[in-house]
Amino acid sequence: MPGENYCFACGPENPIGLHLDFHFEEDKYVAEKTLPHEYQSYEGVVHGGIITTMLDEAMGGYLYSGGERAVTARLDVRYRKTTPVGEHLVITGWEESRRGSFVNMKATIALADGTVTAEGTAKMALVD
Ligand SMILES: CCCCCCCCCCCCCC(=O)SCCNC(=O)CCNC(=O)[C@H](O)C(C)(C)COP(=O)(O)OP(=O)(O)OC[C@H]1O[C@@H](n2cnc3c(N)ncnc32)[C@H](O)[C@@H]1OP(=O)(O)O
Repeated sequence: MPGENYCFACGPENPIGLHLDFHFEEDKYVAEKTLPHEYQSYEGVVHGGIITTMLDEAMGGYLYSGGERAVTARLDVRYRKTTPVGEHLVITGWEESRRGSFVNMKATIALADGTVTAEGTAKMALVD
């Protein structure tokens, strides 16, 4: 059974995964990615489900990389502008607050000039 290296969003061993490669920049969890046309919906536009996947990963992976295992309990996405394929994207996740076993997270996807195309807000549930 494949392990976490098969994570669809970040697993380096998943042959059909997104291979997002995050790192911490101070208290932010950041990855940069240019998606090819295989990930589009309308011509030139990244599929909304893929956008949601990247936001989810930025938030859940933030906690996982900090040594906490969490599942997504709730996720809201605001698609502010279309996100283009073939362009450099910056995906960023961070923690806003926590209460008990729930952590409130935020994430964004931005173009190279800083324009935010999508925002995610999630409640992540800490699990053993
Ligand atoms: C190379 C390295 C690779 C690394 C790979 C890994 C990277 C990581 C990638 C990560 C990224 C990807 C991540 C993924 O893809 S994770 C996969 C997607 N997510 C899931 O599968 C989660 C499935 N759900 C659950 O497991 C449970 O429902 C959880 C654990 C969430 C709660 O189950 P639990 O048994 O604890 O609770 P309950 O359901 O009995 O409810 C009890 C009470 O708790 C409160 N409450 C519960 N839910 C919510 C809510 N949503 N908002 C607000 N409140 C909530 C509420 O008061 C409720 O009471 P009531 O209101 O019902 O009376």
